[in-house]
Amino acid sequence: MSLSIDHVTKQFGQHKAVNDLTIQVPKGEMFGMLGANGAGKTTTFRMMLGLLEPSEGKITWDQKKIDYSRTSLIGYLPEERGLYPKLTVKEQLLYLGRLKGMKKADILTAMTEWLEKFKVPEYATKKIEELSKGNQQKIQFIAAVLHRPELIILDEPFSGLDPLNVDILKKAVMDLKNEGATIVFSSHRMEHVEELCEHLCIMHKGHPVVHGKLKEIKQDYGKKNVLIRADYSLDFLKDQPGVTKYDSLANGARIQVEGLDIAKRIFSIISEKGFVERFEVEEPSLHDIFVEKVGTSYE
Ligand SMILES: Nc1ncnc2c1ncn2[C@@H]1O[C@H](COP(=O)(O)OP(=O)(O)OP(=O)(O)O)[C@@H](O)[C@H]1O
Repeated sequence: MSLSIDHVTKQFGQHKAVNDLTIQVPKGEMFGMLGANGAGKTTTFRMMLGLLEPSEGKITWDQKKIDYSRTSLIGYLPEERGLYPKLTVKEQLLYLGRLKGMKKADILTAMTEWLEKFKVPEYATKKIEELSKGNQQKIQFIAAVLHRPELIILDEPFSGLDPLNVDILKKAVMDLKNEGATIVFSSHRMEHVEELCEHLCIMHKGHPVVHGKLKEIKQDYGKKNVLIRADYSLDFLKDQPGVTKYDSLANGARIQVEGLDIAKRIFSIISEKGFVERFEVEEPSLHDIFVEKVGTSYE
């Protein structure tokens, strides 16, 4: 079972906000949608939610058209947060929980659990307008997942949160995944996706420039980063064949090479020159991949 986006395009007038997007979100996995402002992430989410009709292509869950009347299926954290400022957290969650068909007692139990998890049990009786923006976001997140949906769509869940709250929310999202939920979230931050997701898609101007399993994307990319520490100048590495990037560091360098064979050759060259304190081959970061893909094919 999976969420499947099949050759989906969304056109607003002459502009294609989403352009031939095909992605698979396997059930029970966490999927990251990366992309700059205007890349088409929110438009994709709105189509997943049935709020917008695709101009072309189709979206299915478990190979069937999504049944939006089934309120237990989807939970959504919208990008534009929308809570009622005058309501207390409890009143707000009771209202939204009931819309999802939940019983009062179940809403209150879930609310208490979540507020404790977020280390803010005293918020139940506070008005939304009394909470900081970041704390309102936590309440909106609770509202999105209160009914334990199978598919959770989170638009920029980590934006505007301080590092401590980012960690609390990351843990909550991981817990939901471990309990079986399928989660799709968007972010501008590569490191959030690298940390949390097995599958991802990088959108650029409505089109997926990278899509698939994080591990495979990195393997297919081929290039490696190498961190070198040595007490002599490594500047000569700049001109070595197969070295695609060179950054000088305080007592060493970080280079990018075309593949592992080049890294091995570099190691033998520098170890002949003197003592190598550290030589570490690293996978390329998503950031490296994004910069190259978007830089070369789309600009
Ligand atoms: N209702 C609409 N009518 C016209 N254009 C739209 C509409 N909704 C979105 N767009 C355009 O589609 C493009 C994609 O927007 P979208 O909100 O999906 O991007 P995004 O990746 O979510 O960006 P952000 O990270 O800034 O939220 C943008 O150029 C936007 O201006």
